[in-house]
Amino acid sequence: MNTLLHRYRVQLPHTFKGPDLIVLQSPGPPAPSVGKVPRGRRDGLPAHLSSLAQRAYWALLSQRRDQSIVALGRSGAGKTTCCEQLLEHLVAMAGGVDGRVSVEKIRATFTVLRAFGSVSTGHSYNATRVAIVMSLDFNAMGRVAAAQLQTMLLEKSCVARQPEGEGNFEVFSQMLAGLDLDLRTELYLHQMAESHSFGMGIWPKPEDKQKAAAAFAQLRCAMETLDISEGEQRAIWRVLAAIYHLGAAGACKVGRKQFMRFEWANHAAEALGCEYEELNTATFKHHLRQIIEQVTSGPSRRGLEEEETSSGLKMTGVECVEGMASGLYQELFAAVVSLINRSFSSHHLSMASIMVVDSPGFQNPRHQCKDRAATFEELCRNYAHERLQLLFYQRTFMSTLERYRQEGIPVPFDLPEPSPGTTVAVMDQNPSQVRLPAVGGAEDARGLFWLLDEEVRVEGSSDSVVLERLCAAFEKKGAGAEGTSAFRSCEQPLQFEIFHQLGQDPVRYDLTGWLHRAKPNLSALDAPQVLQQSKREELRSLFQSRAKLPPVCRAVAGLEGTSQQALQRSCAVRRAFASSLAAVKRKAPCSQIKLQMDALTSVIRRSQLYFVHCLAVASGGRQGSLTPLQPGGDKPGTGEPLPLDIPALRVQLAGSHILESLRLHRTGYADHVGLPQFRRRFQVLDPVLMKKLMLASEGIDERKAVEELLQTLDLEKKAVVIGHSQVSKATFLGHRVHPVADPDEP
Ligand SMILES: Nc1ncnc2c1ncn2[C@@H]1O[C@H](COP(=O)(O)OP(=O)(O)OP(=O)(O)O)[C@@H](O)[C@H]1O
Repeated sequence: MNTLLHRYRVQLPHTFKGPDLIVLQSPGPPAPSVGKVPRGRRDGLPAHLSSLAQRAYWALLSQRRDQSIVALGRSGAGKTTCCEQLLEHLVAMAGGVDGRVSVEKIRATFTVLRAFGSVSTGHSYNATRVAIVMSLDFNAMGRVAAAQLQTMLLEKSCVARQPEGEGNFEVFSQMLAGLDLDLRTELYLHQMAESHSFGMGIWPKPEDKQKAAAAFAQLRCAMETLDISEGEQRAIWRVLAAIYHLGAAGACKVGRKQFMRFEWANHAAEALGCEYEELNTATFKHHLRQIIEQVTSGPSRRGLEEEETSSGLKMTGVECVEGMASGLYQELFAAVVSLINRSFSSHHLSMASIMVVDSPGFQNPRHQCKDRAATFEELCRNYAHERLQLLFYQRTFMSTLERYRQEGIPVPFDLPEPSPGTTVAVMDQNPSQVRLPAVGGAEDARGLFWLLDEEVRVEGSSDSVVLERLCAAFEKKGAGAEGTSAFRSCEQPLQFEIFHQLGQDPVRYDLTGWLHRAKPNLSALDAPQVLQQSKREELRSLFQSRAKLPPVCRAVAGLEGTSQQALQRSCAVRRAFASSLAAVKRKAPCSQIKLQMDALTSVIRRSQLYFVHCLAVASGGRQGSLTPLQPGGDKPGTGEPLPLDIPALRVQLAGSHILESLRLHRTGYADHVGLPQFRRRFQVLDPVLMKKLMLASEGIDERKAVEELLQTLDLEKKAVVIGHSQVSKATFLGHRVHPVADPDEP
């Protein structure tokens, strides 16, 4: 197994030219190369990633078509690192126009993203809590003219509530540790609160605080690299400070909904540039705003508002404060993304883009040997991962086999079973676009997200009703029952299991309180207004641009940009949200998770896709641990190799159809080119045929011409097959007819 893994790491990119790539996380930090340096490692980038980046780049130049690289894998497997390395390599390789996009700026972007979009957990110092699409736009000369960052699925709830063993977004501890004295005084941060409901400002060890302060200095440098001015940075610290003060203010748990510590709430209002009363109303008194809106709006809107009011009134004071804090953070995150995009934008024309996608990794408490059930947030992350796996399945198997069928090319390969679609359906199946027959026979099988959004509007409904409906729709009853099932209820009350990763990695979830979580939080919805109407000019100018965006797209950041490529991507996002306007209008938070994933996939769907499967190879321990592992994967200080977790590797390989995709790649014909293009490109090798074709008075029979050409070229029959409209070639024998100059070719 060891040899096999080694082979995969180094040799795959050279021998295997399929659309996908396996990256194994080495048990130590990215290891320095040992012995012979494979091509692509001169700049420190692993050879397989360098090869992938070059392939995508050459395909973009030769086909003038968008390319996308999607990283898949468990949390902590190295996806973000891999995406950053790919982007840096692409920019270094192609070069930028006018310095709008540079390697330093890409690095700075990831420093900012790690601070604002990741949290520290038991297994990683930088567990991603947001999905990103980073696009590089190339001009006709193949240089990077501009870049754009789009983000979705920000887990804004992390601001106020963190599961046991997880921290808040890194930026809070960095700012609280590293802010200079003047700013600290100006923002009322010179004295820390004695108790804090969001768990901010706590460093277990003194050295943790020092590290956070050093990280803050790095963050400020990164912001400068991205042309974020001093004034804009101050505005950002203001909002973060306001969120801190809200956590210190807390809310009364009994009686009237109000802040518990008035003076901290006052500090929050001061930092945000609004009156205390304004903040109090936006946080707790939504009904006042709604009454005004109802009076001024027409009757059609009134019904909707009444529905919102009824659910909003049921919110507790604590939920109101949490909602305001997370709403502010979402807006702040979007503002930071716009500032990054401003730094990358340019007026140069671009021809096509390479998009790199990173999303929170697949997570199962069992991976960390924990016996707890997984949370709603973990379900959302796993859902996002399954959706990308489904995209991989559709592109790798379904589209390829369909192409062979249409072309009449015989390939002995059956569609692998099961499909990740079975698991995805348990979460997002919408009865209006039913894909799977309901296992229990129910006609209108709704996935979990839709059920939660539906039941939250039913008076007196509960979590158990949601579970019952889910069981009725998706649970396979009895051993001989028909239908596929990716779901089962557990013996423990309100718990169920979803068979993720093609059934290889089942995750047990605890549904307790999920219905409550599905309620739209009206305080969060009011947060943008507080920022846009601030008395402070620097805050208003930072957040005013978001006011122009349609509210349906609030959860997605990075929709600005005026270049054609940027507009196309933003249109794809808007279209995805428009496809289910009803859910968006009802402010249904759970179905919006699905819509955000729809938006992400629609941005990349039309491009040529490459998937990077990152595999976590060692079990236990914290990845990126500050006690570094030895190069080559040794146990720190012992010299012994770190044990590979073979069962975990098997699960990851079997759960992602990697081996099947290799098999299809080898049995099938991975490269193909249209008959006319093939004839035009290679007819020069057969002068007799070329002369005949030039003299032909009538239309050319392309198929006949290609058959003649192939006979002259004397290609081995097995290597090349003529379909109805294409010549397809098997990769392993196909070098001789490769139509595109390939950087990997010797
Ligand atoms: N090839 C590698 N070999 C060894 N360590 C690595 C490798 N790639 C990444 N790491 C380390 O593993 C840690 C986790 O990496 P990273 O944040 O990229 O994982 P991830 O898959 O994006 O996780 P998540 O999905 O939770 O965000 C980092 O500290 C990184 O330095």
